[in-house]
Amino acid sequence: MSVVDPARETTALSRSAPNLDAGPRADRLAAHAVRALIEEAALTPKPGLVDRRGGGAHPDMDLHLMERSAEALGPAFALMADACDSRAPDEALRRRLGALGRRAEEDMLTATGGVNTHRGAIWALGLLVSATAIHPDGTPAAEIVGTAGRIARIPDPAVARYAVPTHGARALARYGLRGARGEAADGFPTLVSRVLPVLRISRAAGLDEEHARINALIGALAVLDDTCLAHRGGVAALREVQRMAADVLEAGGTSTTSGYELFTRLDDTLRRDRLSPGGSADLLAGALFLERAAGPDAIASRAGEERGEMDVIGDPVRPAGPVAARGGSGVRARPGDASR
Ligand SMILES: CC(C)(COP(=O)(O)OP(=O)(O)OC[C@H]1O[C@@H](n2cnc3c(N)ncnc32)[C@H](O)[C@@H]1O)[C@@H](O)C(=O)NCCC(=O)NCCS
Ligand SMILES: Nc1ncnc2c1ncn2[C@@H]1O[C@H](COP(=O)(O)OP(=O)(O)OP(=O)(O)O)[C@@H](O)[C@H]1O
Repeated sequence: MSVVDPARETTALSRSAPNLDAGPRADRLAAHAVRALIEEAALTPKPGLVDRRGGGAHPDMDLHLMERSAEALGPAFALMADACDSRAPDEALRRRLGALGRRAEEDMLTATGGVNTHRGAIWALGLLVSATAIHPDGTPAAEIVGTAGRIARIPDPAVARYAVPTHGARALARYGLRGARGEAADGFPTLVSRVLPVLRISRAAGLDEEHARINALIGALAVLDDTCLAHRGGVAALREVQRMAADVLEAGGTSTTSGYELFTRLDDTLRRDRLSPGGSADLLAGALFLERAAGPDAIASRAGEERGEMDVIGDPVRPAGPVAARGGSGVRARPGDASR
């Protein structure tokens, strides 16, 4: 039995480009999710990831492809939000979201000619869009991630039928890493306790938005058991990358001279070894989505500061290196980076 309502699907698919500030709530949430994905992809420089400089550790990707992929996901996100509108999470809803998630993966593969640009992002953003739609506007982010976790913990009966050995399944079997499923099932602890606090602390310290976002990405990298990294480099590479990211934060983040040097080393290592921290990128996009969709007042949790994340940023206000050396939109990479 199909869990997708064809009438609603046709309506959503024929929608014009969603508007961020007007129109049905499902469309607005979808538009915020797409925008968060595009902003994450465009943020530069990011270690190992697709950014304005190129594909990073992904020779088959570039920014244009990421943008096309993100745009292609809008209709599926809107359908997820429609499906969740003020509903309590139950097995029927989980099954429908699973079908929409797989359908989004197909839309992504069609848009990219078969490249996995956003599989993990569909999972994270799909759950966050869905959970946001369940609650009224202004619901605190902590409650939204809790609901997202509840949805993620409901087994999808259809999954076994579609099961193929994914990178995540192998990382679980080989190394016991719970990956994207674990992060979601636990209510996105890395997003709530690392990414959002590092964003907030960096901004409060006077950093521009690009520095704040790159610091937040590094904050996730330092702790996340990212199966994207483990699948390419094994658990030793994952731990080494986490350590290098923690060193960047301990040096005051990417806006200090020593922090930027350590960041450059991390960036070089990830490119050289073809390692990509895709899970951290997904969580940064998830945080950008929540900030917009839930609204700044709803990001009320100060859990990060209470747990001492303030310390890991150290003294992030000293402008240094090319990351800090510009105003306007987007962080410019070091001259010559594009050809590396
Ligand atoms: C759960 C998913 C991600 C598959 O899990 P699995 O671990 O097998 O995935 P796979 O290794 O192929 O991809 C994982 C991706 O998640 C990201 N990721 C990796 N580790 C982590 C982590 N610790 N935390 C967050 N994200 C992570 C990376 O981008 C990585 O590429 C998902 O694709 C899925 O089950 N889709 C089915 C459709 C569905 O149920 N959707 C729900 C509606 S939103
Ligand atoms: N800016 C980004 N650059 C690269 N990956 C990103 C970016 N943002 C998010 N991601 C996430 O990283 C994941 C890339 O996954 P992964 O590297 O495992 O791809 P793959 O092509 O399946 O792997 P492989 O090429 O090793 O077989 C995507 O699913 C996506 O969710």
